[in-house]
Amino acid sequence: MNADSDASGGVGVDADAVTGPPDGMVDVREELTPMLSQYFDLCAEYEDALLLFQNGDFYQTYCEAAAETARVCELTLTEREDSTGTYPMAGIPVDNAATYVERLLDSGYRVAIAEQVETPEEASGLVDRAVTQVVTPGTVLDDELLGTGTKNYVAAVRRVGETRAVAAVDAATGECLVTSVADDASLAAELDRLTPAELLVGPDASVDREALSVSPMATDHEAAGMSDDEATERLESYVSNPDAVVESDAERRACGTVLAYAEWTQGDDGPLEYVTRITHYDPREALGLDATAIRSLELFENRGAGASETLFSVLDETACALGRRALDGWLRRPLIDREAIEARHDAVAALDDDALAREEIRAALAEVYDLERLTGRVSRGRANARDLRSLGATLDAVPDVLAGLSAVADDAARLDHLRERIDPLDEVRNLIDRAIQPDPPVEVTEGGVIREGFDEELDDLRATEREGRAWVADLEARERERTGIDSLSVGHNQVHGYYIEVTDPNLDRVPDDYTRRQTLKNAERFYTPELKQREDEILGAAERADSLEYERFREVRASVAEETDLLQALADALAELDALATLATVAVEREYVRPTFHDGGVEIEAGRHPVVEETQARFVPNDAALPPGSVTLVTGPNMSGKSTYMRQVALVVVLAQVGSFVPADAARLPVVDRVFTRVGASDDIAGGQSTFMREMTELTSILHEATPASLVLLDEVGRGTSTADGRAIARATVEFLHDEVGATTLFATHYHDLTGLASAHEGVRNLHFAAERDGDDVTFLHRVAEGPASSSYGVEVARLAGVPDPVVERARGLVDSGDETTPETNGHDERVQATLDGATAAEATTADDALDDVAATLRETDLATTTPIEALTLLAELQDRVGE
Ligand SMILES: Nc1ncnc2c1ncn2[C@@H]1O[C@H](COP(=O)(O)OP(=O)(O)OP(=O)(O)O)[C@@H](O)[C@H]1O
Repeated sequence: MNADSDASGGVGVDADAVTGPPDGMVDVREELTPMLSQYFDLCAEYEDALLLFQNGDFYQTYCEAAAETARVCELTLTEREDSTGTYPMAGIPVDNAATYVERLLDSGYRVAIAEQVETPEEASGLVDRAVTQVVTPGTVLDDELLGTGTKNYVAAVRRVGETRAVAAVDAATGECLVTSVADDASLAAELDRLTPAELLVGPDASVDREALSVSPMATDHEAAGMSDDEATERLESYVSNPDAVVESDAERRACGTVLAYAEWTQGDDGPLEYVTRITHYDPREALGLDATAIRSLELFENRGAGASETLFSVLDETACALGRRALDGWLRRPLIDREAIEARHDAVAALDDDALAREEIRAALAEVYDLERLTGRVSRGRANARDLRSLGATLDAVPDVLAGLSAVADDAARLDHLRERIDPLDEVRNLIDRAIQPDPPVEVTEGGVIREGFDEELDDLRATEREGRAWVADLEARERERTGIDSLSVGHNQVHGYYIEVTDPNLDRVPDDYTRRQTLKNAERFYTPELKQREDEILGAAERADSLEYERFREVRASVAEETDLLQALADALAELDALATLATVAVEREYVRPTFHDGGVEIEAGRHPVVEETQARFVPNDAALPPGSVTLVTGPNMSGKSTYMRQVALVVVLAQVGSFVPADAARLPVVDRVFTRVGASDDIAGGQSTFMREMTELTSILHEATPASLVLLDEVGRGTSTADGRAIARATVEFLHDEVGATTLFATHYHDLTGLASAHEGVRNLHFAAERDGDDVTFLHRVAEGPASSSYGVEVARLAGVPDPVVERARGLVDSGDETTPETNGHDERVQATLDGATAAEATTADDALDDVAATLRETDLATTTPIEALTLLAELQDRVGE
C-alpha cells in the first residue's frame, strides 16, 4: 500500500524474519502450549512489530525475535522447552524495559507490547494478554525515550489531485496538525520542517525520500481511514465538525490516516482522548526556512568540528520543557504577519523593561513540569500518582506566574491575552492536593497513594490495620510477662505470617493456647488464636485498603482527565509565556535591540552574529544596508569573515520574525517571506549526489522560488566545477537574481571579476573584507567596507605576512598585468570587461587559465601559517606557471 517504503518498513536487518509469527512454530502451531499459542497469535496480529510478551516480571521474545533482541539489547539468549520443541528465548525486565525498547527502536523496529491484562488470580487458566501499545519512533510516549526539546511527530501524507496534505500527531502531547501544499518540492520542505520520526504515505501519494533531509521511519500500515468515508468518520470522533478543521479531501484523509495509525499504536481501543486539538495551518503563513537554510544557518545543529553552539542553544534560556518546545517551534516557523510579530516584540519589550516581574515569572515557571505530556498521560489513563503530584505542583506554581505577569509594568496585548488564558484550575489543584500523598510510590496498586482524610472508608481500614499492627508490636512484651520467657520474640515472615518464637530450653513454659507453626533448629514458632485473628484483620484491611486506594486513585485521575482541554490550554499559555520571557532575558543579557519594520531594505547598525559572538573574544560588529532587490557581492580573503557576515544578516532577519530582539545597535527590516541559502561546495557533506550537482539543484530551487520579498544568501556558487564554468554560472546567477527575481541577495565570491558587474547594474553593489598587519602578524579585521576587495589581496596578505619586498613587487606586477582592479578605483579594464561579455579570444583564455590557476593557488594558501621561505618557493612556482 505504501508505494515508497521498502517492504521491511525501513528496518535495517531482515525484519520480516524477526517480526510476525515465528517460522519455527508454524508447523507445530496446533500443538503449542496455550501460552506459546497466545504468543503466536499476537505475533500474527501485529506482524510488522517485534512483539514483547509479558510473562510476570519479563517481556519474552522467542525464536528469531529472541536472537535479534538478544543481539540488539545485549541480553543472554536462553531457551524455553515446550512439548513441541526447544525455542530460543530472550527476556527484557519489565521494570526497565524503556532502555531496551529504545535500542530496538534505534535498530529500526516498532515494538508491540503485549501485557498481562489480568492477574493470575483473576485468570481462569491462562492469563489473558493484549497489546496495549505499539511503540514506534513517531508514537513513543515514554519520557525516558523522548527528548524534551522537540515534538515527536508521526506524519501521514495523502494526495487528491494536486493537493498534497500532511497531517501529523505528537502522540505524547496530543497535538495534531494538518496542512496542504501544491507540489512535491513544498511537500518535502514541509516534511523537513516537521521532522517527523515516522512517515505514512497513502496509496494515493508519493514522497521522494531522497529529497528529504530527514529520514523518518517509513511505515507501511494497513490503517483504516484510507477512504474518504472512513477518514471522515474517524475525524468526527475527534471534532464534531471536521469541515471547520480540514480544507480538502486530501487533508481529511491525511488526518484520518494519521489518527487511525496513532490509535492502532495505542492498543486500538477507540479515539485518543488527549487529541483534543486539530490545528490547520498554512505553510505560507510562516517564514519559509527549508532544511538547507535551517542547517546552514545552524539554527539547531552546529556543523563546525567540535563546536556545539547553535542559535537555539544561545536562545534557550527557557525555564521549562513547555517553553523549550515552544521556542523550538517558533524558530522553525518564524512569522510573516507583521502585526503578530510586533505583538511578540511588544510582549518581549514589556518583559525586557521589568526585570523584577520577569524574574518572578521565570522563577515560577521553573517549578512547572511538562504539563503537556503529563496531561497526555492523565487522559490516556497512564499517569501514576507521581505524575498527578507533578501536575499539582505545576498548578501550584500558576498563581505565582500570574502574580509576576500582573506585576509587569508595561502593557502588551499578548501578555493580557496570556493573563486571561492562564487559569490555576483551583479545583483540580485542590483535588490533587487533598487526594494524593505528597511523595507517593511509583506503583499505584500497592497503597501509599491516597492521603488520609480523603476517604472515610479508607481511613477506617487503615486505622484497623494500624491498630492491629500496634497490638502485634506490644504482643512480645505481654507474652514475655505472661509466660516468664525473657527470650520470647514476635516476628513476621512472608510464608508463615506472624509468629511467637520460643527457644528450645523454654518450650516447657509455653502456654496451652499456643499452636505450633514451624520448627527451627533451636526454636519453635507458635501462634495463638488471637494472633491469627489479628493477623487476618490486618491483612484483610491492608488488602482492601490497597485496592480501595487504587479505585480512588483512578477516580481522581479520571476527574483530572475531564479537564484535559483546560490543562492543554494552560500548557500552551505557559509555553508561550516562557518563550517570551526567554526572549526578553536573552535580549537583556546579550544586549539585543528591538527591530522595527518598514517597506525598505535591510538596515542593520553594528550587527553581530548571535552565535559567533559567543565564542569570539572580540567580535567586530558590522553594518548592513541592503536596498530592496539589491545584489551585494562580498569579496575578501578566506577567513576574513564573509560567511559570518552574510549569516548574521540572515539571523537578524530570522530572529526579528521569530519575535525576538536582535544582536545589533539598531535594525530596520522588511518582513521577509523566505530565506534561501546556498553555501560553499566545501561545506557540503558528501552525499549520493556530486556536490556540484547538489549545488546546482539548490540553486535551481532558489532561482525558481525566490520572490522580491526573499532574502538570498549565496556563498561561492560555482566553485565545484571548472573555473571558467563556475565564473560564468556565478555571473549569470547574479544577473538573473538582479534582473528577474529582485530578491535581496548577498553573494560571497572569489571570482573577483564579478565585482565589475556593479558598474553595469545599479542594484549590484560591492562589499569587501580586508586584512591588515598587526605587529608581525597578519590579522583579519573582520570589518566590512564598501567596494570590492583588492584583486591582489593574496599578494597583499603576502606583503603583510612579511614576504620580502622584491618578491611582493614581482608578484604584484604579475597580477597587475592580468587585472588591475582595486578597491580604491573600483574600475575594471577592457580585458575584464571582455571576459564578462564572454567574448574572450582563445589566446586570452589560455592566459586566463594560467592566471586562474595562480589565483586559485594563492587563494588556497593559508598565509597565516606560511613561512617566508615557503612563500618564496611558492612565488617561484607561480612565476614558472605564468611564464609557461
Ligand atoms: N565580525 C567578526 N568578529 C570577530 N571574528 C570574526 C568575525 N567574523 C568572522 N570572524 C572569525 O573569523 C572566522 C572566519 O570567518 P568566516 O568563515 O566568516 O570567513 P570567510 O571569509 O567566509 O572564509 P571562507 O572564504 O574560507 O569561507 C570565523 O570562524 C570567526 O571566528
